[in-house]
Amino acid sequence: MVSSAVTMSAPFFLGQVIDTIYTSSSEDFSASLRSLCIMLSGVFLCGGAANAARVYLMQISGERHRLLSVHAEWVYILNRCPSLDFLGVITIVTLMPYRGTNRTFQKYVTLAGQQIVRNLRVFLFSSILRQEVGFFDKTRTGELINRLSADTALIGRSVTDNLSDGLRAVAQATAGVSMMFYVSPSLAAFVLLIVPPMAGLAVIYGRYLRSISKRTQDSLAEATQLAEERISNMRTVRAFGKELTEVAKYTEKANYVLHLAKQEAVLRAGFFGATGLSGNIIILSVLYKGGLLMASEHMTVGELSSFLMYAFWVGISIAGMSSFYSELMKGFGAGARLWELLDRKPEFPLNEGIVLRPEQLKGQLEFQNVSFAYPTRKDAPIFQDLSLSVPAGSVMAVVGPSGSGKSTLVSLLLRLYDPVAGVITIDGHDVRDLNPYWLRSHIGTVSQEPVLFSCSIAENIAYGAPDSGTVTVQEIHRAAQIANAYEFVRGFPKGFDTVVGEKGVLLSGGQKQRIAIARALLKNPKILLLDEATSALDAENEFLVQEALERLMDGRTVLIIAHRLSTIQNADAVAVLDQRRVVECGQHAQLLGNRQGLFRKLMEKQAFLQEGQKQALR
Ligand SMILES: Nc1ncnc2c1ncn2[C@@H]1O[C@H](COP(=O)(O)OP(=O)(O)OP(=O)(O)O)[C@@H](O)[C@H]1O
Repeated sequence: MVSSAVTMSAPFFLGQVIDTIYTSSSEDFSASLRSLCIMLSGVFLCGGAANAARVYLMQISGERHRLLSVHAEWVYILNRCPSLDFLGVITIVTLMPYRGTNRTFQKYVTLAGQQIVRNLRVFLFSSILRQEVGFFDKTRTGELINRLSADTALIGRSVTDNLSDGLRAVAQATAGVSMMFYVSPSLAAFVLLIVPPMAGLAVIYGRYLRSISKRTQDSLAEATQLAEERISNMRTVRAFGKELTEVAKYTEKANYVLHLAKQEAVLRAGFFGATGLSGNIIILSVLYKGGLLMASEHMTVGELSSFLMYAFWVGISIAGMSSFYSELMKGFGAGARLWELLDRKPEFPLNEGIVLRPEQLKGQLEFQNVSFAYPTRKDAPIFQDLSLSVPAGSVMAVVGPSGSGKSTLVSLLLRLYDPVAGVITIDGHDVRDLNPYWLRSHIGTVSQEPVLFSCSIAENIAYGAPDSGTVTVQEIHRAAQIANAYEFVRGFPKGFDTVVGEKGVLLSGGQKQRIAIARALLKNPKILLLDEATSALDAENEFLVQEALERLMDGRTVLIIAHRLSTIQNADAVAVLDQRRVVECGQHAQLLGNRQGLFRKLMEKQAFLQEGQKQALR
């Protein structure tokens, strides 16, 4: 406000200087001129300082200004802002159009500039991580990454420098128009005839720009999605020799973004051309009409000069407002999807609202008449009326043809999805009534292809502990020893500090499995869900993994998707999945005795069946 006030006072004083030059007598001329110029220099100095402060404060609103007064309409928002500063309020006021589309946005605009971007990123990331697993089946990683980086950056641009420049332009235009009316009301009214058509043009322009910006961000997200998927699976791309095909696909996406950028350029060119032209028309009409007023002695030369300078400033401010408006519309466009994501409520909660955390857990698992279909394929049921009981402390091996739903059982127990009908209970409690954090803290998993994070081996093992920050080195080493991982880790030059690469690519399959077993050991869960590796490990590795698994299973309720005969033989019971339910369940020998049973047929087919076993079957 100070900066704009100074800028806008300049034409008035300069007009005074001109009138002084024209009208003063020679004695007092130089004295008046000197005092006017000194005063003007002081005013300009204040303006310069205010301008610098404006840019700095809008970027980093480190200073907290006490709010002096506020319009009643904002009271609701103000109550929700934990810490409120002057710039925060300006930001909220300017961004009020967002309000209609998204109420939660109010929370995020309490701080100016870069802090809004930081808040948006953090809230968006947290909202993404809260979503149910079914959401990630539908949404691709690349798109989410794009929302998190590109969309937030665009919104950031529209609310930082742009906001500050825009506010100044609005203040200057308002002050300029007021001063034009002060200097010459009739000339000002004449000039302002141009406003209604310009406002109409701006509305149409804003609408188109917003839609283009939304489409641009969507197609950018598609391009990022493609790039992310191909880069993270580079080995497959290389193995199939598809580098050029992938580049061509990416080029196609990038071309569409370029096409939209061209559309935007045409739109912007038209709008800015029109605003520039109308600015010049204003100046021309001021000269024409002002000249006539001067000739009829209704205006002095100083007044006309002041008016002309105000007209210039208003022209410049309108140009500034147009670009502010452009950026704001782009921000709205980019924001459309982002607000959706921020506001999305997960289908079932991550933690809040469910408080049941039983003190004692025995580990009795029960599926009662469970029916289930994945949310993305609702018409393809995986289970129908499936029932299965796993007594506490026992080992249940699950076998069945590929695609029969063995891994799905594990997902349901972890409550990654909810059954469509029926209930799953743990110690008699419906899993939907148990606090999800509590539930997952008592379940350990080791999957066929365990995923490790791209950090050190020690950090990957510590990830299993409820509070990975407090795990001691001894605990990590001990878990690694039980998991038969200690020796090979010590063999690496950097030992437990060895970084395993993205998804653990720098380790072999057997090594990854053993690290995952150590990670599960640190969690010390009551219930274990294991998916045995189907890929053949060499004899040495297989023995080590098997031994580690047996140690891990000791004293826990285990549901194991079994592929090895030894696992099946050692389990307390075997459940055979087929046709969307459990078709056989019992001890290994008992199931083998049923010559018509699916289990026996499966066993006969297994390539790993030992010769001795075949004889026993005969
Ligand atoms: N996230 C998902 N969304 C939709 N369908 C899925 C999803 N995951 C698995 N399916 C489908 O569910 C069915 C059961 O899959 P599941 O992975 O549970 O089988 P499985 O018995 O473990 O198979 P395998 O022995 O080959 O690993 C399959 O037809 C599969 O295509």
